[in-house]
Formats: sequence, structure tokens, C-alpha cells
Amino acid sequence: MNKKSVKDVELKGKRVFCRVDFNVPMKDGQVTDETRIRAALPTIEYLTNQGAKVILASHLGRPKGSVVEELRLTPVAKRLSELLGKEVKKADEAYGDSVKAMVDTLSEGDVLLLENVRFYPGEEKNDSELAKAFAELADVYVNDAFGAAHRAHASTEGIAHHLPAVSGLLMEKELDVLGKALSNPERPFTAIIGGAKVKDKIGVIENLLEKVDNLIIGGGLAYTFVKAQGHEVGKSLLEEDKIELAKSFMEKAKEKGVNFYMPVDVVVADDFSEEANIKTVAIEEIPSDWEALDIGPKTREIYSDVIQNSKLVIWNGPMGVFELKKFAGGTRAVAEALAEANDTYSVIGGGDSAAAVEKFHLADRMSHISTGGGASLEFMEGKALPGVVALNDK
Ligand SMILES: Nc1ncnc2c1ncn2[C@@H]1O[C@H](COP(=O)(O)OP(=O)(O)OP(=O)(O)O)[C@@H](O)[C@H]1O
Ligand SMILES: O=C(O)[C@H](O)COP(=O)(O)O
Repeated sequence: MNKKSVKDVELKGKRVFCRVDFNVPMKDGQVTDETRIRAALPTIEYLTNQGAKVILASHLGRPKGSVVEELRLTPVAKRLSELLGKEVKKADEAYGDSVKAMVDTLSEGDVLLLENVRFYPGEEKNDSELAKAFAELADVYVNDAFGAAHRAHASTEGIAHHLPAVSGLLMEKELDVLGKALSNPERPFTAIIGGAKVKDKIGVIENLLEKVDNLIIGGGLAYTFVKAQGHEVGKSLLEEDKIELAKSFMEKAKEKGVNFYMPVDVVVADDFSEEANIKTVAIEEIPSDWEALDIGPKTREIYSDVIQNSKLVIWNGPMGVFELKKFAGGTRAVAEALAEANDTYSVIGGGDSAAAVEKFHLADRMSHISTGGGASLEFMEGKALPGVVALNDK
């Protein structure tokens, strides 16, 4: 990476404003998935070991510029403190005199977590006054929030213009792994794209067609492609206005010599529910009043074979409605194939696919699970991430 990291700056005794992505799922005031907190530990520990005074900032949820009591970061501070094995001070605001006073009490190696930065309207507007107010708290800015790097907000982008600005270790690792995968891939290189909406994945599919050897399509977005192939899809998810585009992608794949894999059989249901009647049918036999909610067993086998024979696989988006047990089989089969493919470097592109892998208890068998959902998607589309662009060049 051509951006400076925490390793390139003097940190001893410095006040360091470190933006992390602690946007974690919570229920009844408890953190229910601490993956993102754990992922930030290497940077926080590096900073404390170097003798920095660490000021952490994050958003949580989408409070839209006002205080939402359930979105305070207090439970996160508690969990972080347990994971770090040391006290984490918690401020009830994210800037201003009371926060400055708390920062003044920090000794080398101390950690302070600011309040949810999205409680302030200026955060998402990338307001320069707010960015300056954040910058006034510190001597150095570290961005370790890969998951929020696609947002140009005051704490992810604006502040970087007012302080020496470097990446954290998680940010560096995410960019390194995803960047290497896309620019210098080991081959055969396979991308698996699933999820619900073609619209959201157009850019990714387009960019990946330039790079991969195999493109596997699954999930709800597959049925726009199935329709483009000339088959009926019944009540399955369909984006009519994207059928032509789907056709053009299939043609482009042919031109580029990319193997384009589509479901050959599917699990169809007469209702979108766990109680639905289901059956497996060939792709050209989807009944008109049924909907396809998962890939079928033959498709799973074909996809698993392609995975086993790949050196690098990028996966974004589930193969079916994995939240419902009846339609989780396809997503599970792909996750298991990745777990079992020992010679395959597997990169899970955040969001729902990461949640699925966690759910199947296969997370530790993947090579890299990105902490970014939207961020990893935009990165895979080849878009520049504002939170990275703003950091100092090496
Ligand atoms: N056949 C299908 N019909 C309807 N919905 C589906 C189907 N297959 C998958 N889904 C749904 O797609 C949703 C995920 O779609 P989405 O496009 O949001 O993926 P994503 O969140 O972008 O993936 P990721 O987070 O990994 O990037 C899941 O909730 C899943 O239930
Ligand atoms: O969960 C995420 O993908 C990041 O934390 C970004 O959150 P946002 O989509 O609310 O900006």
C-alpha cells in the first residue's frame, strides 16, 4: 500500500485519534457479535505499546445526527475493556471541552472511547468545523475503520486534512489482502456473487469480469440471469430492467474466456417462509407460481468442484435465503467447500456472507473475512475509498 501506516510515525506520548468501526450488532444493551472489536485490537494494542494516548472514535448504527440512547457506545467500551484486559475510559460526547479535559488526564498507553460520532449532524455531512474539533483532540490521526472507509465523513475523511494521517493495521491488512487478490491474483481465480439485488452488484460483476477465470452466480440475483438465458423464473426475484444487462454480462464473459456458472437446479417454494412446501427442480422447470430460494444439490456440487480447483476465491453474497433453515443448504455448501479447500485462498467480502460463515461456525477456516460490507463491495468495484485516499502517502 502506498499510504503511511502507524508503523511510519512516532507515537510515544502522542495523542492519537483512532477511527475504528465498532458498528456492531447489539441486543438489549449487549454486543452480540464482537468480530469488529476483536479486529481492531492489534492496532489499539500497537498504539498503547508504543506509548500513545489512544482516543478511539466510531459510529454505531444510523442515529442521523441526534442522540439515540440505545446507540451509545458504552456497552462497546465495556466489552473492549474486557478484551484488552485494561480500563477503557468512555466519554459521553465526541468533542468539546469535557472531552478535552478527559484527554488531558490520559497517560501513555491509556485508552479513551468517544461517544458515537453520528450523534452530530456534521459527521455524515463531513462538516469541516466538526473535523477540526475532532482534530483538536489529537496530534496524529489513525484510520483503522475499513468498514467505514467508503464514507467521506468528518471522522473518516475530513479530520485527515488537519493532522498527520495514517492507516491502522486492520485497514492496512484489508487493503493488502483485497488489493493483492484483485491486482495480482493466484489462478484459477474464482468470484462467487450472490445476494439479492443485481442493481447493487453490477459494478462488482463488471469489474470482476476483467479479472477472474470463473464467475459463479447464485442467490436472488441469479434469476435475472436465468431469465436472460430464456427460462421462466416463476415468482423468483427478478429485476426486469436488468435482463439486457445480464445478457451483456454473459456475452462479455464469453468474449473474455471467463467461465460463467449459473444454477442448473434450484430449491423452489410456494411461500417465502419456513413452513413453505418445497421441491427441487431443474432450472428450466421453475413452476410459474413458485419461487426459487436456494441453489439445488447438482448446482452445489458443480460450484464446490470449481471452488476446490481454484487457488483464489472471492465470495460476496449468499446463495439462497440462508436466514431460513430450509433455504440455507446452498450457502452452507459453498461455505463448506471453501473451508475444505486447503489450497484455496478464500476471501469473504463482508456483510451477509460473513454472517453466514459465522452462523455455520466456519469463520476460522476462511483465509480472510473482511470487516467491510459496503466498503469491500466498493473496493471490489474498483472504486477509490475516501477514507483511504485522504491518508498521507508514503
Ligand atoms: N433466491 C433468493 N431469493 C430472495 N432473496 C434471496 C435469495 N437468495 C439470497 N437472498 C437474500 O439476499 C440477502 C442478501 O442480499 P444482499 O444483496 O443484501 O447481499 P449482501 O448483503 O450485499 O451480501 P454481502 O453482505 O455479503 O455483500 C439475504 O438476506 C438473502 O436472504
Ligand atoms: O456496517 C458497515 O458496513 C459500516 O459500519 C458502515 O455503516 P453505514 O453503512 O451505516 O455507513
